[in-house]
Amino acid sequence: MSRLVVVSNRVSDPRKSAGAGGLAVALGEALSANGGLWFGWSGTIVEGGTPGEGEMHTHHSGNVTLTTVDLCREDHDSYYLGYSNGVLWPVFHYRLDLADFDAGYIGGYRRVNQLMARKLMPLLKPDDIIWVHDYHLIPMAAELRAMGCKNRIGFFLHIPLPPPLILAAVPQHEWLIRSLFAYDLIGFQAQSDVEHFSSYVGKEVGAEALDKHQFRAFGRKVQAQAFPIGIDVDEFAALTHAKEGRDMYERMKKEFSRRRLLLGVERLDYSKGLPQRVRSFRELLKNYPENIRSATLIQIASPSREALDTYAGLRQELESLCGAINGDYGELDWMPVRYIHRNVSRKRLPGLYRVADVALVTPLRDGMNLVAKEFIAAQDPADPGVLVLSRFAGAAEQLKEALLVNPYDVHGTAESIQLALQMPLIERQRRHQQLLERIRSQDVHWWRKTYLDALAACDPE
Ligand SMILES: O=P(O)(O)OC[C@H]1O[C@H](O[C@H]2O[C@H](CO)[C@@H](O)[C@H](O)[C@H]2O)[C@H](O)[C@@H](O)[C@@H]1O
Ligand SMILES: O=c1ccn([C@@H]2O[C@H](COP(=O)(O)OP(=O)(O)O)[C@@H](O)[C@H]2O)c(=O)[nH]1
Repeated sequence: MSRLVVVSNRVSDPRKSAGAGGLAVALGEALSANGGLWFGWSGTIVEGGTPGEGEMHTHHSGNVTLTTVDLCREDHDSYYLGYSNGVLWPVFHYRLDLADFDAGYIGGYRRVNQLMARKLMPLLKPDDIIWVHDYHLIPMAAELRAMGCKNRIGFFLHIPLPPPLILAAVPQHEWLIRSLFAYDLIGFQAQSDVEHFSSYVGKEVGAEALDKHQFRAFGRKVQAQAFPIGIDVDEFAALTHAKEGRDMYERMKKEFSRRRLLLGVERLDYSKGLPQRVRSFRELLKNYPENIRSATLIQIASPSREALDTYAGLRQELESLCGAINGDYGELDWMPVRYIHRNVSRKRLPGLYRVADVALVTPLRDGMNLVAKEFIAAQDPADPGVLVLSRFAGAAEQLKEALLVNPYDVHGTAESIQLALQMPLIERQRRHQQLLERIRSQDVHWWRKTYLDALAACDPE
C-alpha cells in the first residue's frame, strides 16, 4: 500500500489534544487510520534566522511520523501573517475591505513554499501519495514538480473559494490558479466552491471543461470536486461520556437546570460573525423579555492570529459589545453573556455542547465549521439541543435540518433563536436524528477515503 504524506501549515501530534482549529483535528484523525508522514511548519519562529532556511525536526507518534520545519521571523511574518492571513484569508472569506495587499508578502509566501518543497523532496518515495492542505501551500505542488516530483499530488482547500470577481482582487490570482493545475485532484468543502472554481477557470483562463469535474488549462488536466470534511462522530460522542466531558456536563447541568444555555465556540476570527451574533442575542432580550434572567450566552472565543491588527480590533469590539449588554441587562445574580477569551480543551467541549439548549454557529463565511458537527454528535438524542446555523457556512449545504439563518440579519437571527428556544421536543428529536444521520454518513473517515480513492483514480498526467 502507498504511504500517505500529508502536508499542511499546522501539524499537531494526533495523540495529544489539538489546539483550536478544525484542520489539525481532522488531519490527525485522518492520518491515524493508516499512518503516514505529516509534514509542515513546526510552530517555531526563529528570531534573526535566515530567510528561506529552517531546521527540520522528526518525531514519531504511533503510526504517524511528524516532520516539521522551523521558520525565521521574516518568513513567518510575510508567509503566514502577511500573504496567507492578510491577503488570502480575508479575500477567500469575501472580505476585500480587510485585505492588506502589501507587495512584499508574496516573496515570503513563495520562499516558504520553496523551502517546504526542498525539505520534503528527499523524504519522498516514488509511490507516496501526497496530500497538500490549505491556502498557505497552494504553490507547493508546482514547486515539487519543478524539482522533478512525479507522484500523485492532491490538494484540499479548507476555506471557501470566492466567486471569480472577488478572487480576481488578489494581484497574483492567475498565478495561484495556475499553481493549482500542478495537482491531480483539487478538493473543496462545498459545491458552491466547485462552481466558483469552474466559472473562474472558464472565464479568466479559458480552461476547457472536459466534464463537470475535469478541466484542462496550462497544458495540464485537473479534477475538482467537493468533499465536505466531517468529524469522527463516535469518538466525539464517546468524549461526552469520558471523565473530562462528564465532569463538565454535570457541573454545567446543575447550574443551568433552571436557565437556558446558548453556546458559541470558535476562534476569535472576523469570519465567525461574533459581533453580529451578540447583537442578535441583545435583540432577543429586547424583543422577548421572558428570556431576561434566563437565557445566557456562553461565548468561547479562543485567541487566534493576534499579531494581526484586524484580530486585535475585533477583540476590542467584541469585548465592548459584551460589556455593554451585561451592563444594560445584567442583574446581581445573572449576567446575560459569559465571554471567554481562552482556548477550552477539546475534551471538555462535548460536555458543554450537551448541556446547551441552542448552539449559535453563525459565521459570515466559513469553509465548513466542525463545531456545528461536534454539537450534533454530543447531544442526548432523547432531549437534544437545537443548532442555529449560518447559511454561509459550508456545513449548511449538508445540515439542512438546522435552523438556517442569515447572520447579517440581526433581527431575523434573533427570531430564529427564539424559535429554537421554544421548539417542541418532538421537533427537536426529529431534526437531531436527521442531522446525526447526515454527519454519520459523511464523517471524517468517509472524507479521507472518498478523497484518497478519487486521487488514486485520477489519470496521471
Ligand atoms: O492555523 P490557524 O491559523 O491557527 O487557524 C486554524 C485553522 O483555521 C482554518 O480552518 C478551516 O478548516 C476547518 C476544517 O476543514 C474548517 O471546518 C473551517 O471552516 C476552516 O476555517 C484554516 O483553514 C486552517 O488551515 C487553520 O489551521
Ligand atoms: O476553545 C476552543 C475552540 C475551538 N476548539 C476546536 O477547534 C475546532 C474549530 O474548527 P472549525 O472547523 O469549527 O473552525 P476553524 O477554527 O478551523 O476555522 C473544533 O474542532 C473545536 O472543537 C477547541 O478545541 N477549543
